[in-house]
Amino acid sequence: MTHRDPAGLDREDPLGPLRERFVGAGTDLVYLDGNSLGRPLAATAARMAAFVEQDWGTRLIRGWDEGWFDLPLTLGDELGRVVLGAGPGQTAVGDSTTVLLYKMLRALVAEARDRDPARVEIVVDTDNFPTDRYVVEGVAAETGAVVRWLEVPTDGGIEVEALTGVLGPTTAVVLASHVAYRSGHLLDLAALTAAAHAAGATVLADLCHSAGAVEVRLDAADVDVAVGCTYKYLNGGPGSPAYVYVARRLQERLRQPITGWMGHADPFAMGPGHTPATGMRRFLSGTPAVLAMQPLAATVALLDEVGVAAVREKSVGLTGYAVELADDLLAPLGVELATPRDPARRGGHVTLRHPAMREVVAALWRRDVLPDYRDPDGLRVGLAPLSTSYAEVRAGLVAVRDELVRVGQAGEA
Ligand SMILES: Cc1ncc(COP(=O)(O)O)c(C=O)c1O
Ligand SMILES: Nc1c(O)cccc1C(=O)C[C@H](N)C(=O)O
Repeated sequence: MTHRDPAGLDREDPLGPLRERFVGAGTDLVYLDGNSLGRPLAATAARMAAFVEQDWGTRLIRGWDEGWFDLPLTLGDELGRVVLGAGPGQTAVGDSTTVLLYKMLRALVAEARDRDPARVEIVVDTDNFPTDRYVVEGVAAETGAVVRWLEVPTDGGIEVEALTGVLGPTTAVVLASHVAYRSGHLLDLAALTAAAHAAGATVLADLCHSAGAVEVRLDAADVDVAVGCTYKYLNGGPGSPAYVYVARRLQERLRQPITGWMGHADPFAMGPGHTPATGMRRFLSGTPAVLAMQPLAATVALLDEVGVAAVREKSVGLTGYAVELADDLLAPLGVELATPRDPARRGGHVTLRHPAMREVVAALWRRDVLPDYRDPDGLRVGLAPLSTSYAEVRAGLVAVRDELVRVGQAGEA
């Protein structure tokens, strides 16, 4: 089957005009790495300048009382409402994903042990993102918890049936990524949570590769705790702060280990001893990164305008088109799809396997075509629904084909 014309798809795309709102989207550069670092919104540049000139420049220290102090919680609520399917008072912005994974894993391990000292196992899959696996190992070493590895293939993800086999009376916490960073496999978060709860365990979900590309319904899925970054589909910029969701029913039971003054019930009393604040504030630690939250605020406002359902629809359209192009242009060259074909089971990126992909990606970067490479042999096509066009996807995959042919010819010569 030959692939569809991207011009028609772009014309019919209701989100197509949004592309113009991103810095640099008008150039010929082909950007297929929005699942690693999203493009900046032009509105972000204006917002940052206005923040420096007005908020910071004129309000100075008064800014803390005029909104900055509460920004992790107010922006968290907006992010929760617009992107995460979370009711108010359950989301906070701050720290990095790694730090939040550490804080929340420590809190959940302690909570499980408080309920039942036999619950000592942290379940995590062998193909979870490195920082997740490393934090699990670190927390286990610190607390005496035991790591229970769930084997998953590099071109797959967690299947809830397989998970059920490792859950039991000793399980404390299950850590799982909603969308697998390598394969793009989309987890059924509600089913995973139901299985974990049935076994008496809690769930810590990593939303880095899902928020802003797929619909996340944390309240409806009954998730306990979730964390995620904001520099991918949420266009927060390099190193932008992460976020944490804690289901209201659990908040007062959880104690996180970085007991800084910003999580205190009354930080400016500056008194002796740490009394945790009530609600989400107790999960904060130090001074919030107010400046670095501005780009995220701009994207959340845009997502509120368009709605995450439309974003997911475009994401399915883009990933479906990437699969169609791969079948047409790349399968004849031996490329295999590592991402599920069923759109209901895949997130916002598509991974294509071939032994030459490392070399192909290096060559593509030299010609301003930017996907990324992940071992063992995967080229990841990251498709940002707000800023990627169908024409860009086609240009990218045509370039992949050309480089594969060139590498093949060089190999024969
Ligand atoms: C699933 C997942 N978790 C965590 C991270 C990284 O966390 P941090 O922002 O703390 O480096 C990433 C990407 O870098 C990721 O893909
Ligand atoms: N956070 C990153 C960074 O600081 C440098 C390079 C890449 C990243 C990424 O986000 C990688 C990404 N999470 C991945 O899925 O591979």
